[in-house]
Amino acid sequence: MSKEIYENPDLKKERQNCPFNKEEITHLLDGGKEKTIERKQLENYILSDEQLKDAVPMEYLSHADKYAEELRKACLLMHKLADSPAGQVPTLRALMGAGLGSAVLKEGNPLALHYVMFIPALMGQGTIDQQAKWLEKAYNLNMIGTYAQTELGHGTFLRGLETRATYDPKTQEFILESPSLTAYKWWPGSLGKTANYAVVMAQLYTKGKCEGTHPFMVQLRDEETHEPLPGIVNMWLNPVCISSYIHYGTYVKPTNSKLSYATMVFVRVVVCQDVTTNLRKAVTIATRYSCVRRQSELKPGDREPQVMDYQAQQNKLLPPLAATFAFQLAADHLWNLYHTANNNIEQGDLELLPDLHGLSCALKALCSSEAANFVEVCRQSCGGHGYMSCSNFPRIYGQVTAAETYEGENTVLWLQVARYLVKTRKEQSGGLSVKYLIGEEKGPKTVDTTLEGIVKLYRRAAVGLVDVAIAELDKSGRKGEAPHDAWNHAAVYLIKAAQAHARLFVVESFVDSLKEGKLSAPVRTVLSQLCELFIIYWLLERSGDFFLCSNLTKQDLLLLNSKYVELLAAIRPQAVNLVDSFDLRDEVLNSPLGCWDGNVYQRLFDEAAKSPLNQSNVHESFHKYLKPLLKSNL
Ligand SMILES: CCCCCCCC/C=C\CCCCCCCCCCCCCCCC(=O)SCCNC(=O)CCNC(=O)[C@H](O)C(C)(C)COP(=O)(O)OP(=O)(O)OC[C@H]1O[C@@H](n2cnc3c(N)ncnc32)[C@H](O)[C@@H]1OP(=O)(O)O
Ligand SMILES: Cc1cc2nc3c(=O)[nH]c(=O)nc-3n(C[C@H](O)[C@H](O)[C@H](O)COP(=O)(O)OP(=O)(O)OC[C@H]3O[C@@H](n4cnc5c(N)ncnc54)[C@H](O)[C@@H]3O)c2cc1C
Repeated sequence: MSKEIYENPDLKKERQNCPFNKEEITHLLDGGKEKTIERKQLENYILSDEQLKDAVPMEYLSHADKYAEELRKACLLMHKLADSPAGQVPTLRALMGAGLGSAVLKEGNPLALHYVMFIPALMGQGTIDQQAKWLEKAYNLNMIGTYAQTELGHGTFLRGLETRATYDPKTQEFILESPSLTAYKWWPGSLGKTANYAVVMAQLYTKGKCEGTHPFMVQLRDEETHEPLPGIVNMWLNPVCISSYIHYGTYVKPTNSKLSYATMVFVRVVVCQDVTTNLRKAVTIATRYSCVRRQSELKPGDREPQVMDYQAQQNKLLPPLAATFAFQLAADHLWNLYHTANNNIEQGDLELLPDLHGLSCALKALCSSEAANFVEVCRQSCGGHGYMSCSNFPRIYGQVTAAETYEGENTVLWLQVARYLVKTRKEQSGGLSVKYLIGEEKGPKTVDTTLEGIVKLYRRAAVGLVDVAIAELDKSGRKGEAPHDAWNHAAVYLIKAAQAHARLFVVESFVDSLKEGKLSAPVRTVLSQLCELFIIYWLLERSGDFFLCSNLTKQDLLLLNSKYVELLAAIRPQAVNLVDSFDLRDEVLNSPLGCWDGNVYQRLFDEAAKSPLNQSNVHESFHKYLKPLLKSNL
């Protein structure tokens, strides 16, 4: 007789009478029905492989054993790549970052940097000959690379990097050296034990002149023995300059020095999708758990309610649920801009580069910081069980907060956005993503709290805060302050303007996607409710920006707050159906709190039983330490 599949009765009830087609949302998020089929095929192909399962939970292994186990599985995954039903690149993309890959490589992918930065650096900055020499070797995993830019002393300020590459015209070689302790490359993923090559960012010196930071291909380890090459510690190596600018001993300036930053732009673009995937996991875990967990008393004498029925819990979980759609749609827009800009750059047209740089900085900083805050709220919403390692919240949070720092520390990126906005506003130039800076909202600043009216408020805040920042800069200028001091003294306003710009882009992406999307009426209804909830939520959170830049009144805020709580109640019945639409398998969620069947307590108990400490009633340390203490009559 077939085994009855357990489903928590509360979750079962949540799933009854779903008013919309969950698969329609799944296809929307995957990029179409075919992509969903491809993803599910790939998930089955990877997750059915017993060799990719952990014999013991990773948290109980030593550091070295964790590394070895992750490397074993990563290498096995690369072998499976070749035979993957979904094709190499879609499989590769699925295996990097927060999605399918993290279901197998829970502590991190030792080969991630090879694909996420090393290969893109060769593709984006190598000459044709260099690509011919290295790309095939890299694709075939005959070399494992990383991207070594950050040093012990510098990560943000690339012009301050100390690693030197001095060109010797006699030998036509570059000599790389780390002149000081702070020049040591620090942080690059895989650099410690895995990679045998690296793209090393170093200051190029030729004829006694420093020509700025450039990428160099450097072999780190012997390809057979994996031993570090002689002198690797002093970095006296025989590197090759990628995208060589040395022609017959003479330095030839690149067409655009900013192209050496291209790899960072690519990663910032993909990080937006990656943190959104992590946020979807956290929201799914917290939402399902909040519909299984019954606690306290809502109505005197009644049964303990599902904690999701508290408005306070809805206020915690429904904005992050809405954010997963907002960030996905914005990340999709950014990905399209990246491709357009990259195709143009390959034809020598760099016009979109400033827009791409501005927007990729803005979205990477916004999505990573908002996702980190929302993941922590999801963790807290699950009480003590959310604090457990097996809940997967600690790992998800660690991954998302890392994204606030790597690939450009968020504050630095906000200031890059502000630099771009001030320049664009002053020159009344700029293309794609700052069109509203040019065609700013004219006419009376009256407020209407319709969706269109709220979007107009976001535009006014985005333009208004740039103007406030510019006024600060001009005021400092009039006081005789040097530009760099004026810039530093306006940083608070500059960052607010940058963040308002990023929020507007996300809001417009969400609203425009609903207008353009071919959606069924029920799906359009629920996504429109999520869209309205999210843009009101953000407005209420940042009301100061809107007071500063529009005629928003206290009455307007009270009206918007009423609308907000009405939307919480309207969306609450569909919370589980919406997270089910993410179609995240239990293995990808990797959390007893978030499993599809809601069998939370049994799974928590089973996880606890796996602990080595629970393999015996009395641990040996009792006899070594505690018993002597108990007998010592202190
Ligand atoms: C088998 C088939 C294989 C196929 C290959 C497939 C490959 C893909 C596979 C999978 C993809 C899917 C991936 C899934 C998701 C994975 C994601 C998760 C994993 C991520 C792992 C990442 C690890 C982290 C790596 C790092 O951290 S690397 C180091 C990063 N470091 C930084 O970002 C440094 C940050 N600092 C800065 O950016 C600097 O401040 C600065 C801005 C560069 C320089 O400051 P400086 O003061 O010198 O400059 P400014 O004066 O401020 O500006 C000068 C002008 O330059 C312009 N500018 C600056 N930066 C850029 C840029 N990046 N692009 C363009 N323009 C730039 C600036 O605007 C100024 O211009 P101006 O006109 O105003 O003068
Ligand atoms: C998990 C992880 C993985 C990483 N992987 C890699 C990798 O593979 N390869 C690689 O090369 N690097 C890697 N990094 C390094 C990463 O790129 C740097 O940490 C990042 O660029 C920040 O630089 P920093 O550490 O020097 O911080 P700092 O720039 O020293 O930041 C310290 C503080 O100074 C502030 N600050 C700095 N400059 C300014 C400014 N101009 N104006 C205002 N405030 C400023 C910052 O906002 C921050 O608050 C990784 C980092 C992490 C956390």
